[in-house]
Parts: sequence; structure tokens; C-alpha cells
Amino acid sequence: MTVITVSRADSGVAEAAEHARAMFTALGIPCDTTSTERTPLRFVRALAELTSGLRLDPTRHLRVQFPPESVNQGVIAAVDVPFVALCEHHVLPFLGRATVAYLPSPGGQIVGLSKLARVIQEFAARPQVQERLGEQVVEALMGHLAASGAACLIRSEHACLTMRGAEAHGAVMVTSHLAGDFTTDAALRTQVMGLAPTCIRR
Ligand SMILES: Nc1nc2c(ncn2[C@@H]2O[C@H](COP(=O)(O)OP(=O)(O)OP(=O)(O)O)[C@@H](O)[C@H]2O)c(=O)[nH]1
Ligand SMILES: [Zn+2]
Repeated sequence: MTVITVSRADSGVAEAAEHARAMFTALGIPCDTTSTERTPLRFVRALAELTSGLRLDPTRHLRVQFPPESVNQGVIAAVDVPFVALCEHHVLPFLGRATVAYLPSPGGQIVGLSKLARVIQEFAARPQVQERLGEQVVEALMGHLAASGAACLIRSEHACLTMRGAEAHGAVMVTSHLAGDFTTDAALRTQVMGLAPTCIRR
């Protein structure tokens, strides 16, 4: 019998690891060798890490706001932000890059650039679908910054599409979510779409 030593704080993880051990065993995946005896524990710890956003409110990063240098501040964007998410259908990873952009309202506030990256990375740290991820980021920017416009353009590779099933190696999913002035003003829309992750623009 394998004895796993964990702290009390880890007791939920230890219980999950025993279920994971049963699952691996039922599938004939070895977890009883020197190399693999801790694999069920590693597996559930990895899952807990990749879903840590379930226990966080990503919009808290948008609380500290300050006025822009110019009253006519244009589009602000973080381009090529890397993120890792878990597909909620297969619990397999999808990894990609995103553009997170907003247009401050006249007289409105802005946030530090890193917060745009933190918001998408934390929404991604949950079981997700790409469409919802983009929508949640845009809603957060519109709601918490009272922005005139917000956009989230995502390009990612879904392991469930590329490694198994359709085995569409190298295929990527591209989504765009726009709100506010980015949907009503053609010039702004063109501008923000031109800020798509560089891997989309090539
Ligand atoms: N729209 C969307 N679909 C996704 C995303 N991630 C995974 N999927 C798709 O979710 C679908 C789940 O389909 P099901 O038919 O229930 O699952 P499945 O039998 O494993 O499907 P296959 O992948 O075709 O083998 C698949 O087509 C996946 O490619 C996502 O972020 N957005
Ligand atoms: Zn999937």
C-alpha cells in the first residue's frame, strides 16, 4: 500500500489523489512504481493549480485606478498576453495569447498595464471555453472601468482538438469579443482588430 504524507491543509487534495489513483488504476495507467507512486497526488495538485482562479475574483485587479495623462486618451492594449486554461469539456489544456484592450471614457480612469494581463490569466485559471473567457474579460473592463469600449482577441491551441479526437495538429481557435465603441465605430473597430495577437496577424 502506498502511503502519501500530506499536511492537514492538503487533506482535500489527499482525498482527491486517492480517487485519482483509483481512476488511473481502472484505466491501466501505472501508478505503483517508484517513479509513479506520487503521480495521482501530482495530478490533483496540478489540477488545483490550473483551477486556482475558481477561488479568486479577477476583477479585484481593476480596483486601483488613476486618471490618464491626457483627457483624449486613445485605445490602451496589452498585446500577446500568454495564458493557460483548462477546457471544461475534456479537462485538457488550451494555451494561447490574447489582446486585452479598452478605450477609457472621456474623463474616465485607467489601470496599470499588468492588470490587463492578470485579469485574463485569472479568468483563464478555471474550467473554461474560449468564448466565455473573452466575454468575461470584456464584461470586467466595461463594468469595472466604465470604459467606452473593450475588446478581447484570443488565439489558442486546444489540446482536445489537436492531441486527440480530430487530431487537428496545429489548428488554432481564434475569437474576438468587442463591446461599446468598438462595435459601433468602424474606425475604432479596425484599429483594435489590428492589435490582435501577432501570431494571428503574422
Ligand atoms: N466552442 C468551443 N468548443 C470547444 C472549446 N473547447 C473544446 N471545445 C469543443 O467541445 C466539443 C465537445 O464535444 P463533444 O462531442 O461533447 O465531445 P467529444 O465527443 O470528445 O468530441 P470530439 O472532440 O469531436 O471527439 C468538441 O467539439 C471540442 O472541440 C471551446 O473553448 N469553445
Ligand atoms: Zn476540450
